[in-house]
Amino acid sequence: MTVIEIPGSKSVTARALFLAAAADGTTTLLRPLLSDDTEGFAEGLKSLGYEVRQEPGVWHVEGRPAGPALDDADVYCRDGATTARFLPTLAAAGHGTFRFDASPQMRRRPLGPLTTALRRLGVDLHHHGAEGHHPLTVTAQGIKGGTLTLDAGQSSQYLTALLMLGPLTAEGLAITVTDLVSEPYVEITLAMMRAFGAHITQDGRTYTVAPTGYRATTYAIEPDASTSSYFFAAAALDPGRTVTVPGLGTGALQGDLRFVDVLRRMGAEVEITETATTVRGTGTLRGLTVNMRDISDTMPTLAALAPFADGPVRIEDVANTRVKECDRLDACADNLRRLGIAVTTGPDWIEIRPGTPSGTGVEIATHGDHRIVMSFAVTGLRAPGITFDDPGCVRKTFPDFHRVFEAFTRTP
Ligand SMILES: O=C(O)C1=C[C@@H](OP(=O)(O)O)[C@@H](O)[C@H](O)C1
Ligand SMILES: C=C(OP(=O)(O)O)C(=O)O
Repeated sequence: MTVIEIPGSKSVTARALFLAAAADGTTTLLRPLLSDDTEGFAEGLKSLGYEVRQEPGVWHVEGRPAGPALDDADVYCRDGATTARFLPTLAAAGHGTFRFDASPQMRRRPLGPLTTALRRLGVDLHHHGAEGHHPLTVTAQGIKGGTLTLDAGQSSQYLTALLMLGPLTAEGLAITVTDLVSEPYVEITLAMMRAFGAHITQDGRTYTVAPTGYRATTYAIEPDASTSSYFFAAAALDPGRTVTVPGLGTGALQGDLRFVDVLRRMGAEVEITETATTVRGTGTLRGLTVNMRDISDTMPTLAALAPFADGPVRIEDVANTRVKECDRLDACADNLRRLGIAVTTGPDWIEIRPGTPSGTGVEIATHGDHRIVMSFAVTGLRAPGITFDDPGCVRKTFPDFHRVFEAFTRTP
């Protein structure tokens, strides 16, 4: 049995940083994720004048309920969509002029429904290039609150950002969503907001957030469930191999842990206790049709495992994976074809036929997408010779991935 210590959740770390910065008092974050996205988030907070003290395994954040300490600042969001969508929203609750920019990859990714909603709340927000994209300037003078209708069918992060803004408004915020993807990420948001003292009620598709502000706390970050998927998939591929991830149990916040249910349907043995999740490969890997709308960060993991199933694997309802770090449906299809696997795609689906991938001389086109690298590393277990054009892009969420994955594959 292999026990893998997985680094902290990117999504939980990003939310914890936002909530801690907005809270009254000093928050202590235990086991935050050290990666480009989360360090970029912390650096963004510092650019806005927040105090974040980073010690190994513990970060301390001095909360500022009134908003950024500076009234004029430039913030660079790197590749992180949580940073690029959450920080302008946090700044909007303060007072001042805040300029935001992001990497070329993140500039291409949309945030229009969020910035439109912020404008409706009275925020003076200006896009400098394409409408609905970075770079942008927020000129903020506090937010009264009110009611909003939001289309979060492209990204749940729009809703998460506005929900987290709610307690910082003068009169509260009611948000009605007309569409929503990645819904379990909203559950993470609600649970964490409550842990920082917020009051939210939900009536169908309407979320009502009271203007309570946030209370500082001590918050332990759970391991990243999406990162765990590569190790769980590797276990499912290998008869008799057992992988246990401690810290992800029945109380875990992250919906991506449901990836193990997909592996169970395919034939792996899965056990989730209060404190850990274990996957054991059985030698059976069945093809299936699966809707991954809720857990689409694990779509590339399944696509990369799919050739080894005994029948076609069809993944549906994942249109928004086309607006992630790259167009993940096209990237998965292209790379699987490079390995000699038959694949078809549609606007929101991909279907992968069983086959024997040949890795010799094949370079995977990563498009700078960490999940393409980590997913195809799983395929590489059975297709030796695979190389990556940009293996280092794993720094976004798991800088040490290659060392840890290699050590893992060398253990029996
Ligand atoms: O809120 C979050 O932390 C995230 C939400 C999801 O994005 P979408 O809602 O855009 O699908 C997920 O893919 C991303 O990695 C992290
Ligand atoms: C889509 C992802 O990241 P984000 O949207 O937070 O940049 C991801 O980590 O797979």
